[in-house]
Amino acid sequence: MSSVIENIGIRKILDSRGNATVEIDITTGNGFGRAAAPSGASTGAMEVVAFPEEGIDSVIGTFNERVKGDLVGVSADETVLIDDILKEIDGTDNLSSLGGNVTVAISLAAAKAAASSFNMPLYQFLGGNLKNEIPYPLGNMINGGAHAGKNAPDIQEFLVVPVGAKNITEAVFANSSVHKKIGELIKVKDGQFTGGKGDEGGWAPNLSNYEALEIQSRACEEISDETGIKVRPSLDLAPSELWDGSKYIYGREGVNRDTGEQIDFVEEIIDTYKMFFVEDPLREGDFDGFSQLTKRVGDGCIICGDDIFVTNAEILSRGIEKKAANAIIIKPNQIGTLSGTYQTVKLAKDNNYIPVVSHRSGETTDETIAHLAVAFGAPLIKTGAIGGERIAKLNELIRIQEEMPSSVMAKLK
Ligand SMILES: O=C(O)[C@@H](CO)OP(=O)(O)O
Ligand SMILES: [Mg+2]
Repeated sequence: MSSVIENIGIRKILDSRGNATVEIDITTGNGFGRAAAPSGASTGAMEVVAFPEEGIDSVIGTFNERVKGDLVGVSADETVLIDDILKEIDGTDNLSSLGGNVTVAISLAAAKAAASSFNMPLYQFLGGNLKNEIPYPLGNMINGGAHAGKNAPDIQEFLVVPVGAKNITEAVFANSSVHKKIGELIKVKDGQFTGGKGDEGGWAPNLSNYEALEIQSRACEEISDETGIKVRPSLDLAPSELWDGSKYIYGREGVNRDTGEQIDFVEEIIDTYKMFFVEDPLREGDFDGFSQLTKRVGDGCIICGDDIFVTNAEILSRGIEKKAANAIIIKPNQIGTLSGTYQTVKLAKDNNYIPVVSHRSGETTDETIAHLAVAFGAPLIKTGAIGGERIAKLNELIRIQEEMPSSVMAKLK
């Protein structure tokens, strides 16, 4: 059984926004792995750079001379070594020479090729034989902010979690029922609604933040009653996109909020709508604002950092010190390697931060993050509710559940 890399190929493919991204194929003596990189629209400033300035075609052009030769002959299961080689070839702190999307796709494709060489699913190769917890899906219901058009809410993501689901099949179907119900409720509210959707498959309606919150909350209640599966509302505010340097500009609402007002606003929403999970309540960099909010509401609500931590262990350790949050979004392409991603997950778990494995708004049908969430023991995965590039991950979780007879849903706090 050889896991030694024999060949590596790169190609330019489409992402769900119609933009270019890369896909990597790795062949070993005995296996094959393929992985594609996603892209964000509301990216954190401290993320690694997705593609070099010269563009995606340039790195594809130089891939053979810069990367291939150094990796052929290395064992695909040597994740840390492979990532070190990539970082050395790149030579920058933010992977701007090769591009974090290129390095992450190589890193993940190598792990998949290794798993395949040992004839194992990726979650088992990375997580071990005893892993049997399936994450709950955070499904995206309404898109606003940078993921939708002008009249959509300022808040970027209105999400739900089917906390009462007994298995992943119940969970993903509960989420899709809420998605349908929200579509109906939006049509009742706005006869002109054309059924448009945003980048992540959530509806993109002409609604204010509060109108969207009301509809989200009502749909959760109705579907919980109809199915007997408790579904709870959640949010990603992504407010770095609203911050003008001194205040948050809620353009749709015509309201500005300073940091104190933003904290009060989020606290009020959490209390009123019994939010289960709130991501990025404040802009990136505002560790103090995060800790104030977490102190006030962190016992009853998951306060999760995305743009503020960018899957970076060093930045997360600052957050841990400041008690900024109690959860962290894990996006492999924010840090550019699988080993870097794992380092951050480990630090999070060691410090009681919940790791939430996440898609990007620009995705492909790559299903790898479903395996990562299981392997890392992440209790939540954020990967949309409908749409081909989103269901690729959800349907993969259904398959993982099926092949793991002892599987249980992860423990939520
Ligand atoms: O903010 C986010 O959490 C993500 C994914 O939902 O969006 P993007 O990929 O645009 O950063
Ligand atoms: Mg986010």
